[in-house]
Amino acid sequence: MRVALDAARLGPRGANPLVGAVVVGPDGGVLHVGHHRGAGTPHAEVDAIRQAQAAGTDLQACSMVVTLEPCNHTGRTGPCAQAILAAGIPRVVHAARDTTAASGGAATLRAAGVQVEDGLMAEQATELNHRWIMAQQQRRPFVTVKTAQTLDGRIAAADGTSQWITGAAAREHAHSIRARVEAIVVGTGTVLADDPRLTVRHQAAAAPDATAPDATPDPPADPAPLRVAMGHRCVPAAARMRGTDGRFRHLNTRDPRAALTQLYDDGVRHALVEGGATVVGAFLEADLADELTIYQAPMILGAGRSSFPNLGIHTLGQARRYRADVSDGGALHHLGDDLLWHLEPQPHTLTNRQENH
Ligand SMILES: NC(=O)C1=CN([C@@H]2O[C@H](COP(=O)(O)OP(=O)(O)OC[C@H]3O[C@@H](n4cnc5c(N)ncnc54)[C@H](OP(=O)(O)O)[C@@H]3O)[C@@H](O)[C@H]2O)C=CC1
Ligand SMILES: Nc1c(N[C@@H]2O[C@H](COP(=O)(O)O)[C@@H](O)[C@H]2O)[nH]c(=O)[nH]c1=O
Repeated sequence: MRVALDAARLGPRGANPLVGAVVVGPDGGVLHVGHHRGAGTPHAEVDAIRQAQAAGTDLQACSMVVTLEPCNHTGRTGPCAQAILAAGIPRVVHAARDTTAASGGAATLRAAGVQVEDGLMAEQATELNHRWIMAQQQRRPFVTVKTAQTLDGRIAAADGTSQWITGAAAREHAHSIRARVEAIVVGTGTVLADDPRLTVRHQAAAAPDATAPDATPDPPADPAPLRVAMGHRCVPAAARMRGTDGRFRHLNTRDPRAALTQLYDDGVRHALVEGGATVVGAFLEADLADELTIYQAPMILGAGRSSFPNLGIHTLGQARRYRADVSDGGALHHLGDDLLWHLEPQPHTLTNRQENH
């Protein structure tokens, strides 16, 4: 299960949980290791089964160890319980139980005569996806927040100019994040200041994922992510984000939770909040930022828009604390001259903050 958990951490966060799966041979040895690479790609079990089949492994003599109860439903991919049955695997050990609409895989497998054991390292598996589970329970999209900032934490100069703070490699990476999501959210302030396009203009967007030979590529650009403006002011008729494909939305609200509810009702399960500072601050304040991608350029502005304003923090004890996000390549990446910090909230940030008030 430790191997499966390590494999799960290789995947990206988003609409789906991180999941790893291992095919274990009759002698208990690890034969094949699979993981999920994000919404629309094969689940971890299917990834591991395909590897085993390609290698000619006799799956009827093997067990499968997986970090989450195999799913029982057809979403963008088929049910893993059926894939396991079709492969003839006689024994499954899973960690966490699936509490979503996809649950029931263990019962399906047991009913078909598969030996199923659950609960092994369930606490670690649940912790790995704790923000995703929270989003599911709250019936809202998983939220990735992105900012591009200077060394002194500015996302725009004093005159409001901000294009570009980060260099080409960081911006290319930011497009790869856009390619994963179903909605890109900005405030009306950013709409009026930047007239952003909010389209996916990522080299790999149109091409299969070369790092995942067994995976059906995520179809990120079809449909394109919704381009969402949040706030009371009107979005100009000529705004570039309106586009012509019907993927523009104006959410006439300043309430991040209400915005997420509307997006969820629109089918969005992973949203990227790109700014500006006011809107990002509102998502952080409401504890609705599940994953942070902070691009930092070696540049100082000295004045201008702070990345995270209005958080009501007056003393160190009230600080919002984050930790390295172990998924998707880990916490720190060099992108040209820039750095990417990939972070997640400390599990009990909100509780600590409330205790300090
Ligand atoms: N470097 C970067 O990564 C980025 C930089 N930028 C820069 O940031 C600047 C814009 O930032 P900012 O002015 O903060 O604009 P925002 O994009 O955050 O929009 C703020 C506006 O959104 C509305 N709004 C929505 N939700 C809330 C809320 N919870 N609380 C208050 N108002 C809300 C309000 O307008 P209304 O009256 O309509 O309700 C508010 O004035 C620009 O200079 C832009 O270039 C922007 C994005 C990314
Ligand atoms: N300034 C800044 C960013 N700004 C973000 O990109 C938006 C413009 O999107 P588009 O019109 O689609 O290219 C802008 O409104 C803001 O949300 N992003 C970055 O990666 N680096 C940067 O330095």
